[in-house]
Amino acid sequence: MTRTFFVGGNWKMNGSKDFIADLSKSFDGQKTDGVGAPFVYLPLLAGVLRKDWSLAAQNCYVKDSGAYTGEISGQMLLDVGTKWVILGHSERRSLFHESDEFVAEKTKYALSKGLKVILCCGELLEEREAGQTQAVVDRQLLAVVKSISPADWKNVVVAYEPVWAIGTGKVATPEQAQEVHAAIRAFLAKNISQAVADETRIIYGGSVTPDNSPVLKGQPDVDGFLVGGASLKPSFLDICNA
Ligand SMILES: O=C(CO)COP(=O)(O)O
Repeated sequence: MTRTFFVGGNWKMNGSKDFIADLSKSFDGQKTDGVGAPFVYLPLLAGVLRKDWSLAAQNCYVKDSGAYTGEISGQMLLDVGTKWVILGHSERRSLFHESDEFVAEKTKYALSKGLKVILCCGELLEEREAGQTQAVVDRQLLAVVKSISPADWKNVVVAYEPVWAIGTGKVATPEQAQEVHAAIRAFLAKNISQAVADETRIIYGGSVTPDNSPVLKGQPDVDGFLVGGASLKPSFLDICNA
């Protein structure tokens, strides 16, 4: 069983045409797995990045087209060359009130279109302090387990992103990350199969930097990173190449 290390970037609501022009110069000739840019910049990025780079969107809706003002479909993402979509990010869960069930519905839809999904999960600080970390993560994942087939999991990467570590500079310790990643893998084994548990990549997100990525990478169940703020800097490549 080998899991290929996966490093994705999540630009969130950042970037501009000038930024992309500058970044593409510093990324020239280098490779990473996924760049998660705002919708409007995906076609532009598709034109400037290396062909073996994958584009990721940060959300999608659950219909191909229709009267859903302001929404973007998985079909449209494919149309502009997007391969991945980040779903269930904590900012979408908290700011835009996305329920576990809605995230599961989006995951099912995106996979049915042929998109690959970076499925985010993670607990709030108060949930961790109340000893509820695993219960929260299990609840978030269980909704998806119920919605998609065991075979679908080959197109899912699970991103464990403790909310208290996102954008705060307070990265999880390698032991904290490993503990939750191992528990997620055990959850997948129990609720789907040992094969899915062995093959699914579980990546960590939350204040990852070039400095802390090597030690996190050393944990046996950390299969990559989803990088926010640091993915907006040329040194993102140091995380990709670590
Ligand atoms: O939310 C994240 C990635 O999806 C993590 O963000 P930061 O790396 O900025 O903490």
